[in-house]
Amino acid sequence: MTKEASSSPSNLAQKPNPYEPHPSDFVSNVGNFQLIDSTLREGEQFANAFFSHEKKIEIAKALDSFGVDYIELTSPVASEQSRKDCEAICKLGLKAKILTHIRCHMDDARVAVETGVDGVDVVIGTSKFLMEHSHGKDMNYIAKSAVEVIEFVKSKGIEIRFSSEDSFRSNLVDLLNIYKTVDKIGVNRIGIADTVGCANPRQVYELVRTLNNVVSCDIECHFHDDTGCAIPNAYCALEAGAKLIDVCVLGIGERNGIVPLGGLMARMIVAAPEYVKSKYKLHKLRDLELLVADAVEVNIPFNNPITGFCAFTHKAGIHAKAILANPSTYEILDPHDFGMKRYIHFANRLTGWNAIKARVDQLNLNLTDAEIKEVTNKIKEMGDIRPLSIDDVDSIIKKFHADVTTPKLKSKRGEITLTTEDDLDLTSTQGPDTKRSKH
Ligand SMILES: CC(=O)SCCNC(=O)CCNC(=O)[C@H](O)C(C)(C)COP(=O)(O)OP(=O)(O)OC[C@H]1O[C@@H](n2cnc3c(N)ncnc32)[C@H](O)[C@@H]1OP(=O)(O)O
Ligand SMILES: O=C(O)CCC(=O)C(=O)O
Ligand SMILES: [Zn+2]
Repeated sequence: MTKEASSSPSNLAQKPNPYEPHPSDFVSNVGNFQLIDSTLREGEQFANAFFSHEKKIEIAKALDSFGVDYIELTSPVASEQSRKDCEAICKLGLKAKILTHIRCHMDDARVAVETGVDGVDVVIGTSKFLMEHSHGKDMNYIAKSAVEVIEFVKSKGIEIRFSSEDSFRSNLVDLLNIYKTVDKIGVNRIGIADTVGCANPRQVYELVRTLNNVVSCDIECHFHDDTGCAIPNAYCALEAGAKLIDVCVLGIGERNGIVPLGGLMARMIVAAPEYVKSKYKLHKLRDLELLVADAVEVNIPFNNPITGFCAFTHKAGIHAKAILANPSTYEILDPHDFGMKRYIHFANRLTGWNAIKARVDQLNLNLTDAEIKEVTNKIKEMGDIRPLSIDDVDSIIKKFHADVTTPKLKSKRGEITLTTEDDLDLTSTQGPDTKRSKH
């Protein structure tokens, strides 16, 4: 085969894709997962969080209309108001199932089952750190109290999940024993929790694959983001056969939080587009994030997947040219799937004549390609001196146009939206949400 033939696009297209699903992926739940949103439990443990009763109701309704499968609420024993909030949310008649999260203790379980929840998430630490310094109980005690709590909750006809806290620093034999025990007595789910965010994707894959061979119930996973692995860990867990992932809006939670709902949606829409698009109301994501961001007094980070202000803004000339020809060249996510728009940032010295031509068209001006290249050079010269605004670029174009030609109206507009001042909160940059971080 000649070098030319082996590298031609048509030839490449016929080659098998090495990243395609592998036969060993039969356990994968990547295209069949569920979300447990814990914004109103783990999220309440975020340093800045205080949710009033009304705000909790508003957030619960918004989560439900986004389409999460479960909503997990703070333990009703945390405070009197927490119990009332839990009872009120249970009465809303939401489509999502309502869970509350308790310690592995009958005192907590007795209160939880009276709240009207659809399910109870029970947790107890199994690492030596937590067994020694948190609750002080050994594995025999844990197994005994787990069985008592599980059987009690089940007797009330309510879903029950048993989880080991700090699973990735727990002894594997201890984990297998306790999970086998609770599976045998009929828990709906077992949970594993990377409580301190120490796990990496390979460890997650191996633990979930192992557990999947040991229990018959569903596996839920909870990943903290201390070392930046929360989303990759969640994805690997699903590949290994976990069914449910705990998420919070914007990832808020204890310390720097857990798997963010939006970030996981970005990952999953690439892996299972039809499933994700048909199941979740993705265009509601931004409003949901704004609701929670406002409630906990933070702004959406600039680099947030999907909703970060520049998540769909293309700047360099090489990128802009290709995006104008076909957005898939530099976009793995389609902003329209999330009710968002894409932007071309053309007011800078990295721009190219193709982006400027698109702007010239948008301004209904008529210049030849040679003229557009000339005006592009003028824009770059100015961009070498200082940051440019859209007004700066438009003025350069309009002056150049006036100098070289009589304007002829041109009605055709490209499908791509070039940013205008109207689209922006700030003039110095381009994107849909340019609020500066308060923290
Ligand atoms: C990793 C996680 O995020 S787990 C979920 C964390 N969520 C919460 O903590 C909910 C909010 N918490 C609270 O409101 C309070 O901590 C309460 C009401 C649960 C308990 O309050 P207090 O009785 O005052 O105890 P305190 O918070 O100081 O200590 C925790 C107690 O729970 C016990 N405990 C901790 N984890 C567990 C567990 N999983 N199962 C059973 N008991 C546990 C500890 O031994 C300790 O009891 P002790 O000091 O009476 O021996
Ligand atoms: O209940 C669980 O599975 C997780 C509890 C928790 O928040 C954690 O361990 O970080
Ligand atoms: Zn947690």
